[in-house]
Amino acid sequence: MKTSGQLPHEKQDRPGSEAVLAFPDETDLRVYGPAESQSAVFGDVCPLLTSLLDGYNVCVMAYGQTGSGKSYTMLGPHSDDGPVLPLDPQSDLGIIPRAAEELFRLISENPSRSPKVEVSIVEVYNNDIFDLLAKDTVAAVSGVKREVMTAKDGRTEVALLASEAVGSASKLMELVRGGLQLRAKHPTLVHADSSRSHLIITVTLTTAACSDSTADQACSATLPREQTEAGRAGRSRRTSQGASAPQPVPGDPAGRAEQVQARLQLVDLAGSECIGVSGVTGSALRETACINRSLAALADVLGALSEHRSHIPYRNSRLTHLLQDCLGGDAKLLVILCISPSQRHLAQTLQGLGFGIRARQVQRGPARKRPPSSQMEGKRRPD
Ligand SMILES: Nc1ncnc2c1ncn2[C@@H]1O[C@H](COP(=O)(O)OP(=O)(O)OP(=O)(O)O)[C@@H](O)[C@H]1O
Repeated sequence: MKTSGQLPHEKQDRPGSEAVLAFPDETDLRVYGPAESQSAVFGDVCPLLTSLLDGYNVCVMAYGQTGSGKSYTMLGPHSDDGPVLPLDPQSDLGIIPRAAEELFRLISENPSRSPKVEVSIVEVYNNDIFDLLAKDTVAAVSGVKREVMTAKDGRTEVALLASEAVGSASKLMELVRGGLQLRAKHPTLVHADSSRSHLIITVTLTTAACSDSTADQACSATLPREQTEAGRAGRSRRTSQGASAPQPVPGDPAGRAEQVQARLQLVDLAGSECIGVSGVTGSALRETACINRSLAALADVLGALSEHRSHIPYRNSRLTHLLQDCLGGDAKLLVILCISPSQRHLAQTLQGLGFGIRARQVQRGPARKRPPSSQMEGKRRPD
């Protein structure tokens, strides 16, 4: 597992002040100091985008106590207004907008592949999954509740999840901004703008592959250029019915085109918090309990994986069930640990470091490229 984490800046008056640790591989531990820029942090994420285009699943996840800088790291300052592209080189924008720009830059470098890029956004709030791209009257205020499904081949999917095709980084970030406006927030004594849900942005790349090729020989021969452009540029909405594998690429006369799908998951977890310190009551107290429980479930999964237990308790929480493929599967996973500098948060700091140690102890097999979809078709079943 690739792991990284953040430690605090020394400026005690700023709740999210931080420094960052990064573990680009099993043996390499890097610490980013307080003065380190967002672009330096992104430097360790960037190679994963090349892997994504090579057909690997990738997950980047920020973990840490409330107010420690997860959203800042993933999105940037004032994440509610939404990061705006194009990036100023000196900008404080976080991993997600940078990844969006880098992804489309890499795609433009190799137009022969022209993957279709689709985005879906969910939050896990009070142990329920909400689709933040669904468009109906309920979604206008909070997103639509969804369920996790497991495909016959074992992959985890969210049933009926809305996704949108995007043709540029700015379109992708427009969707992210819309999703952020629906994300649950609540002020606490520790953080006035605390996120009360886990945010998971999934970017799916679909590339046509030659029928006799393996995933690493993906090519666009079966995907007419004009269709690729239309698919990428259009904001056509597609809803996964939770019961079908990726459809053959239209335009293949035999209808047998194979597809290589690779998923990028960008996860801004809700912050762990000590109820006594954050001072929450009422509904916020329930939120805190759910957040802490799901983060404990995440730590349990990592513990079970690191001990090679026969049963991994993915289904103890919707968060871990949803992230099952990237936690225990063949994805490349980068965990960023954000830690507060303040002495009064020492207990949470130790707990966060414990999480990081657990994450590092997980022995994962080498990440594998995704095989073409025609080898993965199967009816999905609800859990
Ligand atoms: N490196 C940084 N430099 C400047 N400001 C920062 C930095 N990290 C965080 N902040 C600021 O600190 C505050 C808290 O950060 P952020 O919202 O990212 O915390 P969080 O961990 O996502 O909290 P929660 O889990 O409660 O949502 C924000 O105002 C943010 O802009």
